[in-house]
Amino acid sequence: MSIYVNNPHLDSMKDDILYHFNLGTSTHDLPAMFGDVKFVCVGGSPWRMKSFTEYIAKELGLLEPNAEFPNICEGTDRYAMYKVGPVLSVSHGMGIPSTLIKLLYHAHCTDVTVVRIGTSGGIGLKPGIVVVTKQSVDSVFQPRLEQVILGKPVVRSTELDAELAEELLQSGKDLAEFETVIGNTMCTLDFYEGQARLDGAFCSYSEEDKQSYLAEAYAAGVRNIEMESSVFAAMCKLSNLRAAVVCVTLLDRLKGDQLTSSHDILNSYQQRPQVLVGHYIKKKLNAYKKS
Ligand SMILES: O=P(O)(O)O[C@H]1O[C@H](CO)[C@@H](O)[C@H]1O
Ligand SMILES: O=c1cc[nH]c(=O)[nH]1
Repeated sequence: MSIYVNNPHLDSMKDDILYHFNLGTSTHDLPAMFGDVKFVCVGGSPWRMKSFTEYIAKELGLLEPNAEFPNICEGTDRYAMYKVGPVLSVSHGMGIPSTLIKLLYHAHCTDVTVVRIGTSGGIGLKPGIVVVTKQSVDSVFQPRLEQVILGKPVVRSTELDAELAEELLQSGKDLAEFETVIGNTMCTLDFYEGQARLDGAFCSYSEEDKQSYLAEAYAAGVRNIEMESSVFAAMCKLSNLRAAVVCVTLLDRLKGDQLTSSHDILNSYQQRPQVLVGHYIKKKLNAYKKS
């Protein structure tokens, strides 16, 4: 399946400068650089995405002795991007660039699967549990993203690929290295009040209010909270991209708001979605080879 972009203005542009990546259609041969990409993994932290690149290279037998993975977006400090074989690994900070969709489109990529490998706050889950997102929901638990375009609200669906979510859940179960569950993910605009925290610069509600909101979320099937899944899901759906969200929980929000685990523990939790998605990619690529 091809990447779908819906913008008549693109056809009349001689060059497209993908400013945030420091790449462009006239300065770079995007089909040669990225045309073979089949899996795109995105996540907030540049360190995580570099470590995923090294991990997946090893898993796929593509790790050459003394291999270095240069940051393809080296000319800008906004994103880090690494490529190994058919896997592209991109950090997005907080928020997701739709530029990534244009990059895949300009590179003529086909049959691409995109997975966000992130961190989140869990609801009623032990820290370290990995959640595969069933539906990305907003702060009133609806599977939608409201975006303001030309001053008017436009609502977009945040539906994800159900089959892919089940396959990823199965990968987690096959691995049996940590617990993996499927559930709804609430996506917020803010880490503090947006996620019912009591430790932000501002807070206008009580502990009871917080607990009752999180209980409502849990009753609506929400098992974790993060900040990118809805825009990620909406953009992938609009572009015909098979997409999934796999996030580890760093804490149980019913028990607190501060991330009190040590750096080492948090880093080891962050690796779990990488291991799960790495296992899935390896399984898929082996199946392609056999067919
Ligand atoms: O770990 P990442 O992928 O950045 O995801 C989560 O962590 C950040 C907040 O700490 C937000 O971006 C949230 O979505
Ligand atoms: O509580 C958390 C932890 C990680 N990311 C979030 O968005 N929230």
